Amino acid sequence: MQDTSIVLLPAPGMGHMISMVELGKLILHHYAQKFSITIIYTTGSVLDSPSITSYIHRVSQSNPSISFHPLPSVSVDTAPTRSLPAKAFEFMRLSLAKYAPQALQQISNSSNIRAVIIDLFCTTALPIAKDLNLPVYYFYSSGAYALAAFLYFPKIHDQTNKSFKDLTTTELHFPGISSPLKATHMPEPTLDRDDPAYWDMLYFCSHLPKSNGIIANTFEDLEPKALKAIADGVCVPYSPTPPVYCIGPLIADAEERAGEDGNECLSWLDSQPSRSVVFLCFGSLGSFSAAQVKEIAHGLERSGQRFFWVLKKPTRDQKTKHIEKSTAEFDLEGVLPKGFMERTKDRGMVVKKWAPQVAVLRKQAVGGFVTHCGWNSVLEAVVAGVPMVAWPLYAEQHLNRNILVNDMKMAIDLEQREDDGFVSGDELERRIRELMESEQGRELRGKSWKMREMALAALGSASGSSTRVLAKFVEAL
Ligand SMILES: O=c1ccn([C@@H]2O[C@H](COP(=O)(O)OP(=O)(O)O[C@H]3O[C@H](CO)[C@@H](O)[C@H](O)[C@H]3O)[C@@H](O)[C@H]2O)c(=O)[nH]1
Repeated sequence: MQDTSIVLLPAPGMGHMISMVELGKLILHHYAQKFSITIIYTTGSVLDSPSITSYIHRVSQSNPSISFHPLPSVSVDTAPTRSLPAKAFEFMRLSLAKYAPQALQQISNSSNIRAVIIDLFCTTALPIAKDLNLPVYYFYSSGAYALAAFLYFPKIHDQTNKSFKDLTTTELHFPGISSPLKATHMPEPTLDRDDPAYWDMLYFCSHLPKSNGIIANTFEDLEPKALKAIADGVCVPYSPTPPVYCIGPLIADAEERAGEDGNECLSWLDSQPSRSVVFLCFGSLGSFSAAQVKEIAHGLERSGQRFFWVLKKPTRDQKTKHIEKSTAEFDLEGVLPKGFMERTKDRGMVVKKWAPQVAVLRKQAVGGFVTHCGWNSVLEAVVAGVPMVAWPLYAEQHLNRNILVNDMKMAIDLEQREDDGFVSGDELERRIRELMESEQGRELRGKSWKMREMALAALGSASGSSTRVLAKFVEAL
């Protein structure tokens, strides 16, 4: 008898791969008797991470029902002036157009493919899979609010012929989202119409409704307004809305992730009083200029609070929002203000590059989280019941900030300089004190704790909303 499989297609980059693997594991956790999982992935992208091979090896070892199918690399002859997203999107288009048809064909020779689940950035594969009569679903790795905004993006596109970067402080309104978003806070690939990446994003977003459904890493109680707007059909301007399946929160398995080594910081946290430490971490790429690093240090020092700070190598230029994919070594003392480490050694810890964030957030000692509002970080804080200070840097993080602060009321806002997002040490100090010491901080903590209970309930055996929705999805297959 032929095996029945679900094919997953993540975009390049560790984060995308990890989210897809977690989705595959979730399906297998409940339906291992029904399906096997095959993950098709591109190789040779600028976004590939060197640690992906060892990660895949570990996943294959511990999950024999998940198999990996790499596509051969393609060479992309893009103009040097193209933006990084434009290059990455061009690469995916060529790679998937050339190799996805034969990969799907090959898998279907030995297996009955029930569905192909693709990342938003792999939209090229949607018509390919449809041509083979395979149902196609999207896996959207951010939240329902961001999904509502992306579904609505083609409508906003039609309302103006200007680039968002030129609309400066114009506010964009999205159905289901109570606070508007400044045009310049839209995700980078959509800022400039002269950038081919803008048109790629428009193509991706206008194809979302052409799928058989969208799986989202969220849960019903977390984002009810956005989910209602999507279900009411007001976010999709020109066609019916496909079903949205909220199966989250999916939290990555820390042990399978590459490069995790944080025993020292976990023991340090164990020795700190309950809810006394503020944790600062800015995702897989978020790094700051040398000047911003010094301001953060001043703010932490003056706040008088205990802290645990994950610091990446400062960016070469002074733009605070700069993202550098750097794993290079650097001297911690050299980038911090003189004597900072010595003066704060009894109440602070700074580590370079990486810490086991999921485990850190779950430590009793952690009482607050200064975050770049990446969606995985948000969900990890929600599941740990930790309130946040929102410091968005790039991608859809400004949108996540608006929602965290205004709708979910689980985070405190931080004032950023208009042109480059710079945050002064005084401002950081004030917000950290608010989070850790004030009545408002206590209220946020209470709200976060309630949301944690709802998150755990959503994942509960048969009756949890996300478990039920997953069953509905499997039924639809
Ligand atoms: O020192 C670190 C830094 C990060 N992480 C983990 O890395 C992941 C980071 O994910 P996320 O918070 O989503 O941030 P990004 O890596 O920046 O994620 C990209 O993808 C997300 C999901 O689509 C988007 O929401 C973000 O805006 C986008 O930047 C999380 O699981 C963290 O636990 C660690 O464990 N230790």
